[in-house]
Amino acid sequence: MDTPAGASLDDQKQALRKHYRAARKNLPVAEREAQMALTTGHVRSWLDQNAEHRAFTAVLPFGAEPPIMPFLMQMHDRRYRILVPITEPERQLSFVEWTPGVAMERSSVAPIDEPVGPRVDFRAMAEVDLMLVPAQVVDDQGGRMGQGGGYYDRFLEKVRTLADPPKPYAVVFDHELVPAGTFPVEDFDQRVDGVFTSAGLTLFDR
Ligand SMILES: Nc1nc2c(c(=O)[nH]1)N(C=O)[C@@H](CNc1ccc(C(=O)N[C@@H](CCC(=O)O)C(=O)O)cc1)CN2
Ligand SMILES: Nc1ncnc2c1ncn2[C@@H]1O[C@H](COP(=O)(O)OP(=O)(O)OP(=O)(O)O)[C@@H](O)[C@H]1O
Repeated sequence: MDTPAGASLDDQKQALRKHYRAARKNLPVAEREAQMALTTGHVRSWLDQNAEHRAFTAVLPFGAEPPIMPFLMQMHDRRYRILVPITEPERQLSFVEWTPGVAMERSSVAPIDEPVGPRVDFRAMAEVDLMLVPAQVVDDQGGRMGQGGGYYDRFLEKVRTLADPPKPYAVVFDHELVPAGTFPVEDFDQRVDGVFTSAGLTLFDR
């Protein structure tokens, strides 16, 4: 993608976010759903083979984000515990358990609705098998660009202080796994250890 020479990193990232957001919107809904049926099949296999706690984190998709609600419903029926993020002041995240039909409430800090319920912080990740992390785009060294809040960067930094932290794996559409160098990765950007696409799980050596 072309970015103007001399643009600041923030400007470059904003232009790239715009580009990838538009690309998502241009993917027909049937294509988004077809990719995610395959992609979440790989997530389900991974969890069924590796989950000790039968618990994972995910996001409730908005806009053109990967449509994973059917997967979340299925995993809930299969008695997995599913934690989803709550946006807190100062770009911090807490997590709350999601169940189908749980009451939703507008976040105090972001224009999104989030489940109501008891909140836990990063320490609760000690009892989670996998963190499914949202991303707009991921590179083949685990570099990740999100929506720009820095929420997951701050959160993952803290999770990594735990004794035996669960791994963060991104879930993206196929065209969103790109070569390193496609977008800037800064020091504070937390890398993911793998990414699920319709082709399966790609792991990054780190
Ligand atoms: N589904 C989901 N939940 C998530 C995240 C995410 O990336 N995806 N986040 C990851 O860190 C945190 C929230 N991040 C947010 C980032 C931007 C906006 C926001 O201002 N959105 C605008 C425009 C976005 C759009 O609709 O396309 C808006 O809603 O008006 C809200 C929340 C926690 N929850
Ligand atoms: N660990 C951190 N501590 C303090 N500030 C941070 C930290 N990580 C990121 N930031 C700040 O957050 C801002 C947004 O970061 P970035 O553009 O990488 O977000 P993102 O990873 O795309 O978003 P998200 O994690 O919410 O999906 C940056 O301006 C950065 O300075």
